[in-house]
Amino acid sequence: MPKRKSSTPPLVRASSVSVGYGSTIDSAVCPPISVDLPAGGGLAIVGSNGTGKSTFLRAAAGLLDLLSGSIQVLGRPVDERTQQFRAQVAVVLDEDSYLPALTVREHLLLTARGHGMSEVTARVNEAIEEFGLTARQNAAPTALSSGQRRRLLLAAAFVRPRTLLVLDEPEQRLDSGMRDRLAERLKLERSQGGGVVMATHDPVLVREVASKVVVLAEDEVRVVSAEAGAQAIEAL
Ligand SMILES: Nc1ncnc2c1ncn2[C@@H]1O[C@H](COP(=O)(O)OP(=O)(O)OP(=O)(O)O)[C@@H](O)[C@H]1O
Repeated sequence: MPKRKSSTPPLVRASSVSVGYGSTIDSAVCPPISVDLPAGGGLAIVGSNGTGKSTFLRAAAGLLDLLSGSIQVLGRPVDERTQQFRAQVAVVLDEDSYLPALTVREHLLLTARGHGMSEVTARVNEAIEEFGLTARQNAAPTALSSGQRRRLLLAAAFVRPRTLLVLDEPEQRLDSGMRDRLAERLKLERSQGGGVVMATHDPVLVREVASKVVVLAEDEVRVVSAEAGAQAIEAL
């Protein structure tokens, strides 16, 4: 009997995905999106303001129902209620989400422990250092600058387990030094086999981190190379 070919599913597979905020397909904010991302790949979603980048990411993170089509992560439909999905996918959206009563350090410890990580203190120390939060590690999030809060949310994604990072405009509010370090960190993530899906307006981040780019516009969706995607941002 011929051997059946075993095929590993892509890390992310979006098939004719329509997203929007109504209940019918007429409320889709952009044309349907189809794209695959292999393990260790970097997918950037780019386009003008309001073209649907964040909406697609919300759907990919399981926070918004699809109007049609499907999104799978490692061969399973996105479902953020499952423990497996939450363990695999670390999400940083374009909004501040923190517990005001916990300091920076406490947040990171809680996140790492909550996800069952070992050696949490060392891991948290490393993230605090990497994201330049050493001097503010005992401050409450409300006492941080907006860029420092962004650093905290990003650091929290790196102290927990993940196979896929979903990031909405991770460059936002970061100074240029931190943007460079973030690009390096995301490159490292990919080289270690982790996938990255990010919406961004930063052509440098696209060139450094993306292996593939979805360019969203009102009337068309294109899947292009990192260089073509970076140029698409520059042409907006
Ligand atoms: N909660 C919501 N309810 C209804 N419509 C929304 C909601 N959030 C966004 N929209 C609309 O959906 C469309 C896509 O918005 P989205 O936030 O996905 O754009 P974006 O590409 O991420 O934009 P930006 O570059 O400004 O971040 C926009 O027309 C926006 O006004």
